[in-house]
Amino acid sequence: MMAQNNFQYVLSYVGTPSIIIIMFLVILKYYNNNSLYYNNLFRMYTVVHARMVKVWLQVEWIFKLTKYWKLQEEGKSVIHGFFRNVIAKVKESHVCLKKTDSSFRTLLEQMLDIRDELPDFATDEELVHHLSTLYSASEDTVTTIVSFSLVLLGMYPTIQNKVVDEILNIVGMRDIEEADLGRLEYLDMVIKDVLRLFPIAPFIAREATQDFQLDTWMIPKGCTVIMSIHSIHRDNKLWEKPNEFYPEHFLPGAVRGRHPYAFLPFSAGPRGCLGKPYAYMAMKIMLVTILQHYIIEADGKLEDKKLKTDISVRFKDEIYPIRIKKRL
Ligand code: HEM
Repeated sequence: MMAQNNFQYVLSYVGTPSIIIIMFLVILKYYNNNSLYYNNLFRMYTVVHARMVKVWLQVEWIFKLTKYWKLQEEGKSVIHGFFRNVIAKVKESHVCLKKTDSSFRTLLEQMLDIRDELPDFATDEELVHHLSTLYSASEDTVTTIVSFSLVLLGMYPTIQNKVVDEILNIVGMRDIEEADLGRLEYLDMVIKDVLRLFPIAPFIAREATQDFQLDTWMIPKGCTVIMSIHSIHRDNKLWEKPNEFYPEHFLPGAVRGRHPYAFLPFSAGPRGCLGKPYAYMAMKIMLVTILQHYIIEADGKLEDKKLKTDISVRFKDEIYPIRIKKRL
């Protein structure tokens, strides 16, 4: 039921009438200087990244003397303020929404439903934090991977034609349905190779809970270990064509022959990505709906595109230019 709700939600978001808006969002997201919320999200990314790489910023009183503290406080006030307003508005109509018995309920409405039954579930302030986390973790990740995918499909028309053939065979020109998702095998391989080339979290950190031996290294309890997912994804011992866009890396035979942790775009284990199934679903719905209607073209070659990483990975120039033509 939840999955169906999510599916309907994403589909209504990306449905044919709004396709132009989505294209606009995907292409222009990095030119967007007007969104207060968006700019503040990026400010927060800058702060998190600075605190990861500049160790002295982990000392609270030093951090508070720097421009990063100011950035953090300004960003927090806008983002949290935004969600405080959303919660206040939704709470006003919440009871009435519940009575409509609609199968379509947003995440916030569902959290408020839980709180009706379990008053200790979360305070308003905790809901603000949950929503801020979910929004920051979901919006930029999914749209960045869709942007990367469109640029790559534009650069590799043969791969694009193959995906489009699959989409037209399985979905045709109707709206995509939930049952189609698992049947779009080549599209799945394409998205996975984009995630391999551009893991949105290029490295993750974990604290060792006990001493352990890693090859010749003794890692002591309490030590922070940073793993480069980007390097694992480009390791020529693991991947046939590590620096090329090659969806065949994800043919079933190739996957079977590889270490299960060779591909970690969503991390793994208990703190792996909470939104992984939702993310795949959203990316597939967006790409199918765009490709049903438009031919994508992009200039240049993958190897000429320089990358930069902060807590995320992006094209260095932060531009994802494509041309779109109506598919006749
Ligand atoms: C292409 C899309 C996405 C990618 C590549 C991605 C990747 C990741 C990665 C690598 C982590 C783990 C970070 C770490 O171990 O330190 C993570 C955590 C998380 N992700 Fe995603 N994510 C995506 C989309 C989403 C979406 C759509 C949502 C929510 C609907 C989401 C919610 C979260 C949350 C809440 C966490 C923190 C989990 C925890 O700490 O327990 N993500 N994501």
